Amino acid sequence: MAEKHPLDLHSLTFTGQLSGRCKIPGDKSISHRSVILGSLAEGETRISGFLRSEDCLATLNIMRQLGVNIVEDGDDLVVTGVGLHGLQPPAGHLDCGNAGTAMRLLSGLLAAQRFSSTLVGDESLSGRPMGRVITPLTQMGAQIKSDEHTAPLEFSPSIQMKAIDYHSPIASAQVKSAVLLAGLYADGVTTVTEPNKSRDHTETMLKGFGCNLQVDGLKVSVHGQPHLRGQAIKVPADVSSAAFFMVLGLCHPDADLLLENVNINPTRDGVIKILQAMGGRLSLENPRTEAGEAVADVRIQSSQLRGIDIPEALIPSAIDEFPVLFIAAALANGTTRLTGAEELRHKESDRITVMIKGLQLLGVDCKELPDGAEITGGPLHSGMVDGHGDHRCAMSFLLAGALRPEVDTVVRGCHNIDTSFPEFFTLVEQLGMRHQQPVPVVTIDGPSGVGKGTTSALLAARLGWHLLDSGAIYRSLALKVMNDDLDPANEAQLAEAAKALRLSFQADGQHARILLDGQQVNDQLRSEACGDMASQVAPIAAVRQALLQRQKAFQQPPGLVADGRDMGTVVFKSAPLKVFLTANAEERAKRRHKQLKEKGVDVKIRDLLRDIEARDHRDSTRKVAPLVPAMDAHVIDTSDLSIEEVLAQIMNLVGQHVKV
Ligand SMILES: O=C(O)C1=C[C@@H](OP(=O)(O)O)[C@@H](O)[C@H](O)C1
Ligand SMILES: C=C(OP(=O)(O)O)C(=O)O
Repeated sequence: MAEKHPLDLHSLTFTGQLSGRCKIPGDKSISHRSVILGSLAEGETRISGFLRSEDCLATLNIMRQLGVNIVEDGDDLVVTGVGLHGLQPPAGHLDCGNAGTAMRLLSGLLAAQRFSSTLVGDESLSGRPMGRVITPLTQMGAQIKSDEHTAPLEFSPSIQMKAIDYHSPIASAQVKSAVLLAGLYADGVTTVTEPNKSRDHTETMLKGFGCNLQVDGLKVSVHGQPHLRGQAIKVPADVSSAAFFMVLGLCHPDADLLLENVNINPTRDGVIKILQAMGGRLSLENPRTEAGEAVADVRIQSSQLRGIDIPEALIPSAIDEFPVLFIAAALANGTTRLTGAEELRHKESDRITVMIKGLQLLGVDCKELPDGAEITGGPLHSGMVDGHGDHRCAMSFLLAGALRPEVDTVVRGCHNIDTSFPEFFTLVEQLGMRHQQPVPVVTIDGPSGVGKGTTSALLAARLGWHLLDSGAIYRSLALKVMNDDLDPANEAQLAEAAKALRLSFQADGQHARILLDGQQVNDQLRSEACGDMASQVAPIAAVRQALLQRQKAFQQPPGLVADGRDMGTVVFKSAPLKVFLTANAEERAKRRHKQLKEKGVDVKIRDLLRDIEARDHRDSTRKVAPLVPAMDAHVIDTSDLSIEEVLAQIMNLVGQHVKV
């Protein structure tokens, strides 16, 4: 599968009321299974409501590569089954993309075929543990080659699968399903017992296809060599996708939402129980059974959620919903505690680390536990969080941003949302949310004399991006104050002047021509007097506020390099890359001395050093926007580096964080 762009910045904002009915797309787990079992059946299987997400399409394509005819008929899929022994050797590798379910379920199937095959996946999937299926399948006689129990997985032709009685150390529907699928090819009865009940869609569907299968509590037994008969399958709405809208509705101040036809299978309804225990007004209307699966319409009304200790028994039935439950916890009153959920570290990302890091960045009081997390609800801060290419983490952070319109939340790493929920952005827009893809910003902050200005100008030129020299904006105001003889102590007058400032920047090679009231003022802005005045007017809160929107307006495609002192901490809090340059005061005094000497100005280094130290103290201790690195800034000490060396380090960071 082609590598997708990992930056992929998105944000959602929402201020309106939330009401109406919402059609959530089909269940991912049931969709995977419907094409696999339909392929192994005799006759035709018609699937309605199949989830056309990248994960399920990967499974569908693999079944086609194995010789199965699958066609679209309107919204339905029609699978012409080839029978248990009718699959054909594939021409090339079989690509599962990001889908753990595809890889683990198909391992059970391919381990039992009389031809060889290889399953591959994307970077995330290639790091996920496959030993959990390799172990039982090997006991059944499969020969699987892999490097450290991770993908690619190479299957040798099978001679004959042996029925086994397998006690799985983890509650995993993927493991259980892999063994049951391989068990279809064994002579005799294959049994899987799990420590806790995981989702049971494979069992339900196998029975529907006419397989002889018994469930006895945590034990499932399948009789090998069945004749599966093609079925009509109606895929209900995915409760895992519905979970995002449950949390959205509950945490929204004015919501009454109906999610239609949601799968509420008792092995999947943990999220509903947990949210109800947190005080969520969430009710099930019109409960019914369709194609062996329990479904209902789920009504969600605004609620004040409270923190709880999540019962460990509910973990398997809510395993994919913890990213969004973490958001619910961050918006609830009090503390939520989750333990016994180490499995979350083995999903598309380490979901404990990714979610807790992101929440911490948004200012939430929370911490990781080895097997869970502790989260105390409270206000959110602005920031850019990383979904790390995990669809569920990315969607969860986006909704947190939508629920807190007063802060600016940008989420990167959203490129895998289509693996489970391609309609996500369309649906949230239908509900009235504003979806934006913000222009990337690199902020370069630091005190004077660290090489900020030159570095930023060179970086903007190299990237072909816009440049904001925010210092020049403050200096221009200072110049205006001096030219028009304004009173630097009259804050209201200064704020008015800041708002009315007639300032423009014109590109001129690597630099910009700065025009104030139509006159080029670059040289005047660099004078010591102007610098001193700038440092007097810049700390005034009303001035900073008046200039804020003006600076934000520089964020234009294809990107912006913003040079200043509070670019990463105040103006562009959600920038994907924040750099803070430092250098020791002696070095900065030396650099300034050299600059002034070149201009024919004779000053003593000692005096410059004293001024620099005084200014550093003033800047870093002032109440409004003090000069400090943002929490997520990359600090580079430029004392012993040339401009080229600094630029090389920043370009490297751009490569990692912005233009990957
Ligand atoms: O069987 C399935 O369809 C799934 C089982 C779960 O994984 P585990 O079996 O690893 O718990 C779940 O996380 C995954 O999204 C889908
Ligand atoms: C874990 C998930 O899927 P998979 O294991 O199929 O990649 C998921 O969708 O949350």
